Amino acid sequence: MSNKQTMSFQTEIKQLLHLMIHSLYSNKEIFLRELVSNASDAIDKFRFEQINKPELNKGDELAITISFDKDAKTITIKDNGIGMTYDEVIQNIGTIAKSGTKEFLDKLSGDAKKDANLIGQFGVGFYSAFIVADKVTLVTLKAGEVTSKATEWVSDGSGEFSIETTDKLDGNGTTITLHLKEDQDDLLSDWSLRSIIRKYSDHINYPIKMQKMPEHDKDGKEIISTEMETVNKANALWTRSKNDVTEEEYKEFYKHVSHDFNEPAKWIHSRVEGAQEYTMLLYMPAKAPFDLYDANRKYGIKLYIKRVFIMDDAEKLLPNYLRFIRGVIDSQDLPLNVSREILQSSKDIDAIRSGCTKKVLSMIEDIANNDKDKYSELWNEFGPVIKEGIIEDHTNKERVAKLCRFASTANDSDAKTVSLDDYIARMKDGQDKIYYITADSYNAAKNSPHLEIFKQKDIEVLLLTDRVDEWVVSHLFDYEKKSLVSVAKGGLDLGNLDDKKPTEEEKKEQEEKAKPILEKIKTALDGKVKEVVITNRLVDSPACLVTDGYGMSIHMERLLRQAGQAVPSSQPTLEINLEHRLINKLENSIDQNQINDLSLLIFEQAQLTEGIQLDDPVGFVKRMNSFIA
Ligand SMILES: Nc1ncnc2c1ncn2[C@@H]1O[C@H](COP(=O)(O)OP(=O)(O)OP(=O)(O)O)[C@@H](O)[C@H]1O
Repeated sequence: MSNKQTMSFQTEIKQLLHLMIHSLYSNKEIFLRELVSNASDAIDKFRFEQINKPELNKGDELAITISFDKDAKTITIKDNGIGMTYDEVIQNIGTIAKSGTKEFLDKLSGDAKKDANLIGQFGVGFYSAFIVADKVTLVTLKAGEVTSKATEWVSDGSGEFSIETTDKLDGNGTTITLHLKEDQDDLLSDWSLRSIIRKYSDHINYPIKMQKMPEHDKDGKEIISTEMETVNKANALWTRSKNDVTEEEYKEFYKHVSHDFNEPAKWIHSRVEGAQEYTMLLYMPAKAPFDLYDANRKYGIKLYIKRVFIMDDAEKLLPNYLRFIRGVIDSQDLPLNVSREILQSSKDIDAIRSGCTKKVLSMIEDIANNDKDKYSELWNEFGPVIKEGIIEDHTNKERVAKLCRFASTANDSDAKTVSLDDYIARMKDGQDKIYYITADSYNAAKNSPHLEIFKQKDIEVLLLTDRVDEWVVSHLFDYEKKSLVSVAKGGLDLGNLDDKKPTEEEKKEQEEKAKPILEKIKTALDGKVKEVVITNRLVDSPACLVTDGYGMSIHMERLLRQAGQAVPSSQPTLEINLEHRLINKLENSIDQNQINDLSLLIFEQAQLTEGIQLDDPVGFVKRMNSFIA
């Protein structure tokens, strides 16, 4: 009795397949790279499995075999790796488990070139077979299973697949047969397959075997050989000396380890000797993966021990803020039976992590110092993640701070290009602080009333608009002995920069004089503000809100609330500009209703410029209209 079942692809896969076939067509030969990459991963996993189950090792050479049949118009890719069970085939080859898939698909534009890039970031893997094939058969047997428990999966890529249990007599592993589309005959030759393998898969650790090319005898007759030969270099690329690896090989290896179609921005390849001996080959990608901020995203480095693959996504080998780095670490000293749990609390791993972190930071510094344009692009992709290092990595905090780039009032654009060193180099005579403002957007920051006095005095202010910035500045009190000061905090003191700074006596006098108006407003805003004080920071605006120097900033409070955290509601201080016409109007008014309305209006305006949602927007509009009328 046949146990054949027909199933439907997940909707997302149908969509993805359709788009992929169209947008990657001009790059069709990558199908082989993807399938060979999967085969190599499967052999890696099988070799790892043998560590604990030596009985799985039957002494066969671990290899990938590629063959073709001109008459049947097929190409076959065979590996003797880990294989898959029936359920695993359904899970791996019928669904996309990645979170964010839908959002990703929504981003696609229909423009083949742009989409090809995005699809590349997403990773197409197995499905790329359908770029060249109109039918794909996959037969697989999981290592350790009896030969009658193999699974056959067949699909034409249009939306359904069939799956059934079958026999596979040649042992564990996966055999994939591509039935090529009509116009793909050019792939059916020794020459073209060999050249694709050499181009994309030369670095694969395992031999990729093909039947020997036919030879010709002295009469020119073709002698077909049944012998196999290895067509790739077949050694672990990272174990080779740097001088023996070409730039192209490094780039192709990156695509294999990262599942990214784009070229890497830079890499470091280095052998470390000392207490821990290991080799690292780590890459800085050029583009952020689409799920960089997804909390469920798997990240990390491939860990090998003495060239045996141990695990993917070993997240302990680098700190979280370098989670976009891809590559391989191959240790000489760790025990082969190392597990994720052991990695958690291993001194040896700590040593490797700290060594690799330093090297990666040097690599990023190198780009920052020597290629400003490239760094600017990378900062746009990864900046908010790198900044987390200031919070996470106490040891390298200064180095990470040096790498940060911000928008600034010194430029007329939202480009994040100003470093703290640039800022310090431009500081005014007598300036000893680094001033910044945090806000939700560049425009909100740039136009904030808190900046008025700084604009007037031509003092540069850094405009911090990434969500993580509030946390960053709460961990970075100073840089190069200059303290970082928010211009939105209470008690702003411009120190030597304030040429019109009143003496203590003048200040007292001013405060005494302002007492009635301050009282008036305070009473009108009872319960809404902690205090009402005069300020010299405003030029064009009547008032602004500030929090205590050591308290949480208003922006931070809002971010925490947005993140669903309970934040004790603190009352801000309202700072007022005595020179402003609205304040003068208040001073002169004796109509209590008008005093109440105008005070509230000034308070609400200050809230709006902070990006705060008003309690009573309708009331605000009414008050506003009545004043305009
Ligand atoms: N030759 C194979 N042997 C064993 N398992 C395989 C093989 N090919 C694919 N798989 C399984 O199917 C899964 C999906 O493969 P696919 O190529 O679609 O994606 P991927 O390699 O995980 O990632 P990406 O989509 O980024 O390339 C793999 O993760 C693996 O578990």
